[in-house]
Amino acid sequence: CPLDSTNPLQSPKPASTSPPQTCQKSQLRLSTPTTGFTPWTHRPTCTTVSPKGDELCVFTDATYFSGRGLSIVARPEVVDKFLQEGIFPGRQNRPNAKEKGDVKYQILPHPKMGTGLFVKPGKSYQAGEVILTDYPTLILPAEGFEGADADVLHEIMWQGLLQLPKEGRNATRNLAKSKEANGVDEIVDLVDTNAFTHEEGGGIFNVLYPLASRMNHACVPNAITRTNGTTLALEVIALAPIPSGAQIFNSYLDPSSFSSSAERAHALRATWSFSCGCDICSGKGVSASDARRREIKKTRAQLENSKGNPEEILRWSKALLTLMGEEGMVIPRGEYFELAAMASRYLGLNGEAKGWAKKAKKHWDVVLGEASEQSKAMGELERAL
Ligand SMILES: C[S@@+](CC[C@H](N)C(=O)[O-])C[C@H]1O[C@@H](n2cnc3c(N)ncnc32)[C@H](O)[C@@H]1O
Repeated sequence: CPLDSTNPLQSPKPASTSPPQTCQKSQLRLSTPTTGFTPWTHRPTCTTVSPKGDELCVFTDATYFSGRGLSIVARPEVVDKFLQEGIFPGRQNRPNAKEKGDVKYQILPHPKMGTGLFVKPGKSYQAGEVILTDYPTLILPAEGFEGADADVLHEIMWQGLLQLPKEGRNATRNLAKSKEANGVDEIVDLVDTNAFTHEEGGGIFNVLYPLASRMNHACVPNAITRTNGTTLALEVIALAPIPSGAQIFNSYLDPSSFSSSAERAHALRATWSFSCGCDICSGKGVSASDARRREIKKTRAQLENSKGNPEEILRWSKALLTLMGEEGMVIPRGEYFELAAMASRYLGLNGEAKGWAKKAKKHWDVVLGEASEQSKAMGELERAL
């Protein structure tokens, strides 16, 4: 068989020498021969994963990122859409020596977190600065398939991983695993522990990025990630100034949900098998943070009940911005800067509105980038006032 899912170390035979009819267990089969596999370096291999006939195929480009390779496991129609819309990552090359020499981050071991991403001594980042850009090695389906056979799903995901050239395969397999002790299939563990979710071309994907996946979690993160919808490159961006030697963190949880310390502890343990040791999870700040988060939720409900009254909208938006500032939360603030700008403008408070619009623009510049619609709209509003 091309691949034994119970023996992940078994490399797949070249596709052309793996006739599917001789397989006892594997359901992998070659796609219909085409005149070429462009842009793929292997002929796509497909399998039916559910009784309804959902089909997944593996598309590999072994030349991607100067030979590190990329495999995409997806519905063939979704990948066709990628290609038609120019969404395929393309033949990215790795940074050259000069670009590499400029990097200000490093991967270091941490006594409680495995390894993590840190600012090099003597270097720092400003808010909005791109810390690094990473490219995927493996793109896997994140959607569920009704009645799917887990073994069949895992087998095609393994095919994608093992079809990568050695460098990409090792970089991916060396990523952290957090569920080994529970006997979870290694490919599932790699995804659960490291993947970034991305929606594109009508599909939802789990994407593995060998460098960005080294970032540890903080409930009050100092960095954010952004996926480029065309190249599928992932950028890590500083949310605030990050000083020399500091660790760079993103949040694994939705920062806009303002979950309590107990809810966060449960989610982090269930998916990533760790207990967060930060001040607002188990340190001296827990009770103050939990109280503030309850207040934030209450204030958001009051804002939702404002029924379009601009005075109420301004009042509750300002209250939320103060509470979020006290909590150290940057990411969810954008919409409240915007609401404060609109409401004060409506009330004829043009000077105040201009100040909020400026803050909103600065916020979106950092979080979504200067080219984002939100940043442009707030820039226009600021100029108009
Ligand atoms: C995406 S990986 C992050 C990189 C990982 N530390 C490594 O060595 O490659 C996620 C895993 O890192 C560890 N981790 C992340 N954030 C942590 C934190 N705040 N405290 C403790 N462990 C953490 C957990 O083991 C988690 O399952």
